[in-house]
Amino acid sequence: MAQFTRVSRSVGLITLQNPPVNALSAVTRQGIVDAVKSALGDPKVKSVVICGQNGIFCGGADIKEFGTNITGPPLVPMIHAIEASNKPVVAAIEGSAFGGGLELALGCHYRVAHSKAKLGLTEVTLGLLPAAGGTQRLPRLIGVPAALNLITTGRHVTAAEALQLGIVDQVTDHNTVDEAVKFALSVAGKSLDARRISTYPCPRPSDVDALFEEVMQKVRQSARGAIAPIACVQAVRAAATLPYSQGMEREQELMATLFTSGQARALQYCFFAQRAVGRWSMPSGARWDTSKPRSIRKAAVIGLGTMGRGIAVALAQAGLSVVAVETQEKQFTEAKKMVSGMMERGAKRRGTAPPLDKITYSQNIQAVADVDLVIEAVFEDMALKEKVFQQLSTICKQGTFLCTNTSALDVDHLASQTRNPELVVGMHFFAPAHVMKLLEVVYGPRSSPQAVATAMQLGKKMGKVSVAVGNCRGFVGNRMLKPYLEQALFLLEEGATPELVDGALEEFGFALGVFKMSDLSGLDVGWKIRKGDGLVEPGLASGPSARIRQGRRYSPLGDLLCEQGRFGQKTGQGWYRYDKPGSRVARYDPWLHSFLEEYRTQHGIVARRMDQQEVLERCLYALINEGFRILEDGIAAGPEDIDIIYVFGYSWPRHRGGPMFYASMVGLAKVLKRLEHYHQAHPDIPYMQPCNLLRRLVASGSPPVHKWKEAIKKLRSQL
Ligand SMILES: CCCCCC/C=C/CC(=O)SCCNC(=O)CCNC(=O)[C@H](O)C(C)(C)COP(=O)(O)OP(=O)(O)OC[C@H]1O[C@@H](n2cnc3c(N)ncnc32)[C@H](O)[C@@H]1OP(=O)(O)O
Repeated sequence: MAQFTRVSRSVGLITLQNPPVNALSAVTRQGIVDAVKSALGDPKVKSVVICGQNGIFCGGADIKEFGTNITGPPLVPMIHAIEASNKPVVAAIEGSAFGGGLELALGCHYRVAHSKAKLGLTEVTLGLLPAAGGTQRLPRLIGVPAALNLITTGRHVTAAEALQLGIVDQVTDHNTVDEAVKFALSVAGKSLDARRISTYPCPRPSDVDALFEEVMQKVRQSARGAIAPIACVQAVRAAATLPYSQGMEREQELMATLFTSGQARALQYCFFAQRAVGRWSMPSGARWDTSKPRSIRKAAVIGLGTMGRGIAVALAQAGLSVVAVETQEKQFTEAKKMVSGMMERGAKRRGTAPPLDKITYSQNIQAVADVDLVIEAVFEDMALKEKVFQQLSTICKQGTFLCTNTSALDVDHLASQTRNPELVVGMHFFAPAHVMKLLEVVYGPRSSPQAVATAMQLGKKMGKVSVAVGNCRGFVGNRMLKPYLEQALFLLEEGATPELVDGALEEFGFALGVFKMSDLSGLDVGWKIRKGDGLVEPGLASGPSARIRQGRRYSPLGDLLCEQGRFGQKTGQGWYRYDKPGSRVARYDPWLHSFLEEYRTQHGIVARRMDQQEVLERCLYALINEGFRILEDGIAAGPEDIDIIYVFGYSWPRHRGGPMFYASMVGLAKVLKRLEHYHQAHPDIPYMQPCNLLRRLVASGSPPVHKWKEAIKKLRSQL
């Protein structure tokens, strides 16, 4: 709702009251319409201030209303009525003014913002465009290029930037409502002719066609198949080329298409899923709201390789004191230099001072004796990690949480090396750890709820999206990745090329296809793991048995490349050719293509033509099937956890909502049918066999994704 009061005798104060973010729900819109009517009808009121309660102006339209039968007064006429008022209306912006919230403020005649406020037309991140006049008013106010930047990215701007751009008229460090009331008193009775943004001419760039063509090209490239950014460009173009009323018609037309699109559903699902993963639960019944985290002031990182360095930087940037330990002299010296450089670059970007004094370095593990939490990031070798955990257990003070950054190894086994296994959890960061947003918090059967709560809270403090998951080989992300990577190799054996596979995946929306991504990560990483698992046999043996390892189909293609010293970008050769070691542009490599042909001949494989659909189905459905197994095993609490891991950690296109959401959009029955088909065609690939949970969900009528958790619980209780 919205409350109307009169303050300072002549200022009508309208306060949006819809916790937690004052979203513009039907009741709130009705409240605003009524309050505006009261303010304009009250002869004692000479000017009006609109604000939001509890320190936030407005989080925009109520996203929960989308996809329902929307009732109540529509936003557009409501904002027009405010703009048309002959009493000045001032928006008092505290906290956030996002989406429809900022559009409401743009309908006001003046805007006063608190210095800590953030503003943005964020609709594009939800698969929409600012359809309450935002695409028409913002370019009129700040010009076409700046408006395009804000609208196509959904970027948040600070109050200072908003002032510079001309979005707000005043920024204050004081009480925003008091300042806005003063402002409203000062403008009462003044002409509003020059204050109604919809009446402004839109500044027309000299060569409109060239500008929009260039922007459209850039947007298409970065959108990776998302349709909303394109529609945003089209709407702003309408502002630049048409009168306001026709521009509004175009805005509504474009919005109508986006509003019911699958992409909008996927992006809105991601919005809520990102928040849902914070409400974690463990199979023991422990939950986010009943488990108290301990506050962590001082942390240690053991091992300053690539991961350890990134983790140390992320901890220091979050304001923690960090003890960074590396026992190897060469790595120690190199790491100190690298970490300082990373912090300096980050600080420069943020315009702050680098937190160099937050980190102390040591070559002696004894230096961690007084820290509250340790993150072990030594080389991925169980024997080495066992030793580190045994040492930590005796060195650290009572109650120190011991975390491992392993990407796949058994967290519970490491816990068993310590005196207090309940204090052990996995904190699986993604490279580069100071940049990537995802953190998998891995609990073993003995991890205490407090240890999980503490790791989750620390992740949040570090700006990560943290997801709590159970302990199994590869946890959620890497466990699902394995069948995806293997399918890609099998496709190569059967006749595909890296270009075909990567092309299909990139067209689907991944930033990089699987082979380009492997070249970037380094092919030797997986090679070492496969060697450890006893899967690698040197040389190019022939015959079908050479491609069966441990009773199932295996492709030695990756091993053969590594034997040639082709480790990807870092060696200048992998699945592609690079101009020099470390170069990033992947080029077609004739050597690789003859190698594949030779390989097929040696193994008696006749290459066949395959299309993008087969590539997508085999790679993605294999990954999704493993996701269902993960849900079945209770390793992830729900599909949202898996989807957020994939969107934030594995560059799954957000506008496709994550793998489990995508499966629900494709239709579970179809995914099941295609998996059955591929399993029949490839009986030697056990993970292509559709998982029981998938079968049961299909048998129970393929419930929508938000009902899976409930359905899984019910199915479990029937077992
Ligand atoms: C044909 C229709 C025509 C419509 C024309 C007009 C179109 C307008 C489109 C829009 O306005 S779309 C919405 C645009 N708004 C946003 O993108 C903002 C989304 N929210 C946020 O970014 C953040 O929530 C926040 C406002 C910055 C606050 O962040 P904070 O970290 O403080 O809290 P959260 O945990 O994120 O949120 C708390 C709580 O509130 C729920 N919520 C947030 N925003 C909305 C919203 N706009 N609608 C509904 N619910 C919202 C959020 O889900 C959390 O709920 P939970 O249950 O606690 O998880």
